Amino acid sequence: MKILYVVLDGAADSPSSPRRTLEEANKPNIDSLGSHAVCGMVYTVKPGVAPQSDYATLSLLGYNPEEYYPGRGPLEAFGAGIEMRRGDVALRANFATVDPGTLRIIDRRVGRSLTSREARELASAVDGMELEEGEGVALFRATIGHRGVLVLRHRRKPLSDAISNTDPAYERRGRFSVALEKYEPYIKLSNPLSTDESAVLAARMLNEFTLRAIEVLDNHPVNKARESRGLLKANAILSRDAGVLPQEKPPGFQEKFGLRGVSIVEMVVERGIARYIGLEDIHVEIEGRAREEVYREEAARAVEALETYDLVYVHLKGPDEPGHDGSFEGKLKAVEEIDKHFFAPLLDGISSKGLEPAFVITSDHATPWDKGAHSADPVPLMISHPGLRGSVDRFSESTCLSGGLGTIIGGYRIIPKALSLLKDYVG
Ligand SMILES: O=C(O)[C@H](O)COP(=O)(O)O
Repeated sequence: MKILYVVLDGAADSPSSPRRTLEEANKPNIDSLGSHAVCGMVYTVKPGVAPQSDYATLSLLGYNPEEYYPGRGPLEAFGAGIEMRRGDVALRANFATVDPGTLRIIDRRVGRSLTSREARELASAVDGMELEEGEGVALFRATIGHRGVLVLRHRRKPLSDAISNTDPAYERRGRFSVALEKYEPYIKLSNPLSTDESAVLAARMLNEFTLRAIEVLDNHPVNKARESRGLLKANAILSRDAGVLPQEKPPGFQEKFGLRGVSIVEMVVERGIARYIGLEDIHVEIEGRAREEVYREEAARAVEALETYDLVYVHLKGPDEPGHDGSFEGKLKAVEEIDKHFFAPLLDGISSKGLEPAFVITSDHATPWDKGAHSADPVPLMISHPGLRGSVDRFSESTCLSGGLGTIIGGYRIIPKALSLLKDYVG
């Protein structure tokens, strides 16, 4: 059995959204998979949680985040190829625009206008910053656009990840951070979430880095040049989701499911997840390339991979960013582009090779465009294969809400469900 598992990042909206992307998008290729399919809804983590992509994706790949989540920081570090040491703390970071005097956040993504070249130059100005009078050090790596990874290291003492975020848009709740729809737009200094010296020290180092980085970045030539061109300055670094090296690695994907898996993903965090669970990773460069060109290459690589692997996991970022930016038209365009430039060539390629994989199609979370943030809403799920009886007229929330799969709680249940369904029904 071959499975093509495709995740449309943030594509779902909320029942209360005035317009819903999947309901309105012109997606004939995705919908054509409904001719032999079953569908339902899924809470990728659990009801009441507006998940971030990282632990939602870990769940979709069959790993219950309550058991296996190491924190977003380490997953971003794994994806960025940073060698963490025991005692380090890693965090997801954003370049942002702030008022240096008041720490008010003007834009927590620098208006999505930062090029990766600029980000790399700015990163090198704060990478290696000595903290705690030389006893500690900050390692910083720019990844994609406004995104980066911060690793805090102390020469003599272990650091704890029990520290709060300086990014106010995500609130730490136990091991997980949840997206907030509303928040005070000011950098929040980090607090230790335990009385251990390792947490107190880590929070102090994070705050020292955060405040000194503003001084360094605000006067950096890259920002002076950006300002002279009327662009926002990337003069601050917001951090969230601290984590430490997990005590042990999770069971490998092939060991867990008996399937040889490979991933084709676009963000560093998803590449980190692939490495964390032992999925092989096919890298398709996205930066500086037209979306259409990237989708067509991803489709070609997926078809090729189906000849070698049992499960090909494809994670397409497209709809999430316009969702965060409050653009219904942007989300609609993103889903239609994916249908036209990824699914159309994918289905052609599969048919020309005489392959008959099953499809699992879903989202990692809803990013309702009218909220501009992830929501706790369940997302639609469709499982399709020529041997399945049943049909789904449209991959959308309203259709899947009444689908035969019902509502699944926990994305980690999808692969076992698909395997059992396909084993029973596939002739
Ligand atoms: O785009 C990403 O990296 C995340 O999905 C959203 O993170 P952000 O809100 O910091 O952009």
